[in-house]
Amino acid sequence: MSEALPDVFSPARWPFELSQLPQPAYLVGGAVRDGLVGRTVTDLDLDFVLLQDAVQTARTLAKYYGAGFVLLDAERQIARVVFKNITVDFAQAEGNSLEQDLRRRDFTVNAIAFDPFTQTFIDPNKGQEDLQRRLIKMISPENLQDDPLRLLRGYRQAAQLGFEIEAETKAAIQAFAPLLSQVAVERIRTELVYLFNTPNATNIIQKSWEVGLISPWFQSANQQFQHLSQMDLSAENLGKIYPQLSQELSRGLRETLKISILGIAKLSCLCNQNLTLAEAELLELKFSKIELKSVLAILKGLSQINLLKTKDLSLREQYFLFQGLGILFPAVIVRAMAAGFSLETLSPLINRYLNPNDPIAYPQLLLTGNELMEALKLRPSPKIGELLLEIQLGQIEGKITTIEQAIAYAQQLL
Ligand SMILES: Nc1ccn([C@@H]2O[C@H](COP(=O)(O)OP(=O)(O)OP(=O)(O)O)[C@@H](O)[C@H]2O)c(=O)n1
Repeated sequence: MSEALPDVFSPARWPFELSQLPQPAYLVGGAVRDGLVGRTVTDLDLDFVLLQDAVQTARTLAKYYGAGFVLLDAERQIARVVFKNITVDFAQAEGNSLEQDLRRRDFTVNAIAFDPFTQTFIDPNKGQEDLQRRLIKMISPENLQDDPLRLLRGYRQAAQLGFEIEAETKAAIQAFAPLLSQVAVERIRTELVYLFNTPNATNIIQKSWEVGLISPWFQSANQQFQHLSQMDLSAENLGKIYPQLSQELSRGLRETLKISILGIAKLSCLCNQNLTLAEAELLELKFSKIELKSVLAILKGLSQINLLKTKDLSLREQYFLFQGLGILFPAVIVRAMAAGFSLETLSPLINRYLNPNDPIAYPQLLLTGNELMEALKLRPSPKIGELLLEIQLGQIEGKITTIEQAIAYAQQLL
């Protein structure tokens, strides 16, 4: 049997020797679930349940291998060992027996234990059957009430695994949905980001809104569901013609932020389309400043693109569009496509964006602020920035081509 098991069940692949663990020790949670369905993830995270000495085991392992050690919960005896590409958590079994510990978890598919010493599975809640039936099924309604984040986790994991939510579980989630507001918004936000980053999960996002899970934070989201549902298809169609844009959409907004550019575009669909109201919604969920600014830039960019319905954009308007968006340009294109704009209408803008020498998308300044100050004997002030902008616009519109003309133009404006 062990031969047929995926890597995660092979202790030889773990970043430590099995002999370093006290017996019994069990691998539990997402790694077991994902291993059994053959799902691979980028950040591998192994969760172990021990019947004793969980924190001490973690401390000893970290010291032995020179890995990081984090005490996560002294009272409940949970600690983390951080290896190079993998984190390993050790927790004392809740209720002091493996079976009781598994019974207190959220869903049956997350409550399967693997004993690495005997290479056997312990599955009192029949999680393996539900894995085969591709079902997210609660262990009990009380467990969902105990930690209402689990309500949203259920929808998120259904999206990531491509599973259905079992009927009674769905009814319980809907009934308990108002409890989610008791949970720290940071935890809710993390789940939402997973949902936005999961391809083809917009229908699940919509369903989770309909059962009342995310509607308290995004009250008017249903007005954009039609567009939200088209986002993945639009991104795919865009990628067929412009593969570079497709790659850019899947990149993280920042290295330190998990949300992708396509994810932030989906988030912008859920928000109120009014900038002030969208800002209030995102602040409520404690999204970071950069996430917030990005959503607002997308909404603004989309309203600029909407002008294309009635006219061509002037060079000045195009300049402000590119300046306002930067790396978010593909996000707005996908939103515009989802809203019904044809690629034909959008391609002149896309071609500018993809050409690093394009004077509108990537204008080169004829002179720097210092050079301008020197030429006109000006002191530093916000006025310098305004003059540089005017010079830039003059360049774009073809009124200025030399440094002398730029200086004369600025002089005239003064
Ligand atoms: N609110 C929660 C969070 C976690 N768990 C249990 O703790 C395990 C590990 O949790 P975590 O690492 O947060 O999530 P995973 O299920 O491992 O999966 P993912 O990485 O997709 O979040 C879960 O499988 C589940 O058994 C739970 O019952 N309730």
